[in-house]
Amino acid sequence: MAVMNFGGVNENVVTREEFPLEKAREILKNEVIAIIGYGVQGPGQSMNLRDNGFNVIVGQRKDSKTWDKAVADGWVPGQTLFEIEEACQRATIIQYLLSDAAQIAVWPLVKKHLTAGKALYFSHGFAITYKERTNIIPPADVDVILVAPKGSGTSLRRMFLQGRGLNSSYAIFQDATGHAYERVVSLGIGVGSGYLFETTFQREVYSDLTGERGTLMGAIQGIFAAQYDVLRAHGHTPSEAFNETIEELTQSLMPLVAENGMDWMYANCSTTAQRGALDWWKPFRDAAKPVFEKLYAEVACGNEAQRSIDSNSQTDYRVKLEEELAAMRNSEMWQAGAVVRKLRPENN
Ligand SMILES: NC(=O)c1ccc[n+]([C@@H]2O[C@H](COP(=O)([O-])OP(=O)(O)OC[C@H]3O[C@@H](n4cnc5c(N)ncnc54)[C@H](O)[C@@H]3O)[C@@H](O)[C@H]2O)c1
Ligand SMILES: CC(C)(O)[C@@H](O)C(=O)O
Ligand SMILES: [Mg+2]
Ligand SMILES: [Mg+2]
Repeated sequence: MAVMNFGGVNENVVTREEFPLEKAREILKNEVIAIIGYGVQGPGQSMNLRDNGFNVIVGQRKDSKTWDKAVADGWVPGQTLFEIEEACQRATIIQYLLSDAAQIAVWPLVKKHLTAGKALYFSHGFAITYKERTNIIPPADVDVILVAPKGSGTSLRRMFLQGRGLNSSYAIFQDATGHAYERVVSLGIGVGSGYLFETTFQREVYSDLTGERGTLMGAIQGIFAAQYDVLRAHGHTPSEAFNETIEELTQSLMPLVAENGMDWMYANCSTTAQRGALDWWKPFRDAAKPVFEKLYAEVACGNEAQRSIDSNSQTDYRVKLEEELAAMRNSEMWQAGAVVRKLRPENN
């Protein structure tokens, strides 16, 4: 493990140079890794592990769309693809990648097969941190570890295929075998992480829930909608409002931020833009900060977790989520976006 200075604060990180894939393969050579669930993270993590040469099986409900997807992805029923219970029984490491709400429902079955020395792996601190709400309390004689890719499972797989890597955090909640560290880091490297940074289950879930409700997903849609609505209310056309709110950001400016930071993006815009943006980012920060404080408090007290458990435990939760996504997709802003995307020369 290396100690690296992040803007003046030292943190523990694990890099591929320091912990190469061959070392991870050697450490896990006698393990059977069962990926339970084949939704978004399941495919990315399982296929990356398989392509990296680990011994992987998948556990998924039969007669489901995702079982068929697993078959299409090359998992073979009876050899590398099993019902959830059989996969848990065969595994020495159980990667619990059902949705957070489904983990609660299926837990009694998984727990039955968590015999001494096995490892229970999560990609979220949710189940353990909110254990009073999830009732997921692992036996004391298993390792309980976490690798949380910081992005979608779709990106995890795509970046792996491009020879890149998505960063992940890792944590150990319980080290029963004395091998939890080498197990968790080997799995993190195996699933295709670019590098791994250290966290705890609680810090992972608090930051993750804040991030996705905040700048990564919730806040960004909110701020897009606010600016788009103001431009439209003042007579700007949909294409102008969409381009000035979103298309330019994703196509032109965010790649510059990703490449070399915010000041680099600013420096590649006009001095007129720089003057205004340097003045206006602070009022936006001040307006948003109380909302972020409220959000963090809701996460830390467990209200956000409970809301997610309650709604995503309903039998029709997928239909309801899809209805809300469709309303977003059908809004004028994103309908304008669909046309703008089609007009990108590379899409013609
Ligand atoms: N989606 C992501 O990219 C992402 C990123 C980082 C971490 N995570 C975490 O990874 C874990 C898995 O998330 P996901 O988004 O891949 O999950 P998901 O919502 O895609 O669901 C995964 C699987 O759960 C199965 N499932 C749902 N309800 C079930 C039930 N009652 N019984 C049996 N199976 C059921 C589905 O068939 C699916 O195969 C979660 O802890 C999540 O917070 C997800
Ligand atoms: C991909 C995200 C948003 O980072 C993840 O946290 C999730 O819950 O899907
Ligand atoms: Mg999340
Ligand atoms: Mg996340």
